[in-house]
Amino acid sequence: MKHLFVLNPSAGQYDRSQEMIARLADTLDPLGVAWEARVTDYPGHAVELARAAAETGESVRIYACGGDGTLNEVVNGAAGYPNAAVTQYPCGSGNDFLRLFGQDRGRFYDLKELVYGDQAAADLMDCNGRLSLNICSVGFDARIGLGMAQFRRYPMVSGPMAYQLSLVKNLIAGIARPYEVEVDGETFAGDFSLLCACNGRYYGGGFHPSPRAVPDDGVLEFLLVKGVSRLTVARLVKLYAAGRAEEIPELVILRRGRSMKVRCDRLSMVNVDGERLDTDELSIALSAKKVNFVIPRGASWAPASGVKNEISGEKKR
Ligand SMILES: Nc1ncnc2c1ncn2[C@@H]1O[C@H](COP(=O)(O)OP(=O)(O)OP(=O)(O)O)[C@@H](O)[C@H]1O
Repeated sequence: MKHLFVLNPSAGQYDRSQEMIARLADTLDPLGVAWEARVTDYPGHAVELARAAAETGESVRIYACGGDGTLNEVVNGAAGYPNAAVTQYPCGSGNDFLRLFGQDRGRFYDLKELVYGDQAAADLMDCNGRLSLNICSVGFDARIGLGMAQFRRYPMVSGPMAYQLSLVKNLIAGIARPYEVEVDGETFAGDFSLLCACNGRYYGGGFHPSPRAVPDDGVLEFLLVKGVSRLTVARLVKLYAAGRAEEIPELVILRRGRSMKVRCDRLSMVNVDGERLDTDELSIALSAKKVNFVIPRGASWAPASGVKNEISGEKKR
């Protein structure tokens, strides 16, 4: 089996690609593992590198050495190829997808755990043609998270400061916007703060919209968060971030399903695994394609025991 490490020099705080390559040699050469490292040259390059490796038909493991964006790119390149599997050797800022492994998340930092790990087939979401492994959202959260990039360009502005500036800007601009939404044929219209589709459970630096989503159960979790005032937003964010959205049914509509369509009144930022898409018409659906994902032996992406796998009061379909 081949092992391809795709290194994103712009992930995380600084370029660690040379340091990583030295670590790969130190760890993998003594084990006799056949490995190759490629440093990406531009956004989107990891998709091309992963696809080229998968298209050879050889058995290959592709390691996203970066954050959620790099993982999303290798997933987009390798999805649908039974001979290819992907995983993340985390060196991004958030590395949010891996949070669903709980305590075992730390094992992804150990190369041997990945090289000798098991594989599981993960579901994917098709978001206007781009695949997502983790979470897609449109609305207030996406505008804050993706809007940070604008502030990070300024000298002396750190990540947390960019977040605060983006938060303030979006609070002033307004939280809710009108959307027309359809979840598996059920329609909703009105002002919403955000609309979120979950295959994974964490995003945005640890926000936990869905405690129930499992990436291989053939179903997606949707959260439709109604429009709230600036006074209510702090309470909403606190519960939403902590996986407790179900406690505020007057504000959050929860559904399990296979597709969500969203019509916006203007061009809107959509968050696809932390990457940006701009559209006024969004279609999210469970993809026919899956991707093999490498997991350290014995680790699991299932929710901790005690989390019910159904939404209270949900109509049975
Ligand atoms: N060579 C490159 N030059 C500039 N940007 C790149 C390059 N290679 C990849 N990228 C882009 O870097 C961006 C950030 O990558 P990534 O999301 O992996 O890191 P991060 O933002 O630090 O981590 P996280 O998303 O987990 O917080 C992605 O949008 C990706 O497309």
